[in-house]
Amino acid sequence: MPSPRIGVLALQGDVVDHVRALRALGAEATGVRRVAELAAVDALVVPGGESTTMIRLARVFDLLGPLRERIAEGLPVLGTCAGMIMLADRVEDAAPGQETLGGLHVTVRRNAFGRQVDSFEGPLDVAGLDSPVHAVFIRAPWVEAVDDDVEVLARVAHGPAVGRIVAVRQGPLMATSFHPEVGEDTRIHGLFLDLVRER
Ligand SMILES: NC(=O)CC[C@H](N)C(=O)O
Repeated sequence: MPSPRIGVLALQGDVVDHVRALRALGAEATGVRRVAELAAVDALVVPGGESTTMIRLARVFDLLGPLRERIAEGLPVLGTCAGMIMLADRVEDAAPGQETLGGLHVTVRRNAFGRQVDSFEGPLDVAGLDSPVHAVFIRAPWVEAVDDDVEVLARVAHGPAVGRIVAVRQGPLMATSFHPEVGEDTRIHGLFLDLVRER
């Protein structure tokens, strides 16, 4: 099978490192900023950044409707940090009027980890990987609640947020609270590419 074409939503946020990680795994990866670019990809990454800015720019670039349509049609999407918020159907502590793309049947809490530990990193066990990833959390959301069709891939194992859900999958949608594009470990992107190839 030819290597899948993966778009990285390039409105705002950590685009370059996702492109690098995907290319390191042999995927074709490009930034997506226009409707025609979205139409040309087999899957999409919605990066970390700032969800309020990203959703506003999606509207400005006339991408909001097309993104929602492709998600509804089953486009595989990996959302990381702000990208997880973008995919969530429900958001706690959203900015006033903040919309999302939706599709992922979860409630996320924005900036959930609170001031004391708003950014931190450490080892995290993720379902499907045989050793922990080094997970980097930057003013991250967590998943507050999931519907029955959502598989939990990772929970915080230590500290004040112990037990909190930080990675999920629902069919073609996958989301992490942390930033898998930071560092050299490309296994989360690898899991996503496996999911894309399954489809
Ligand atoms: N690193 C991130 O993506 C942070 C997400 C950001 N706190 C938001 O609400 O969108």
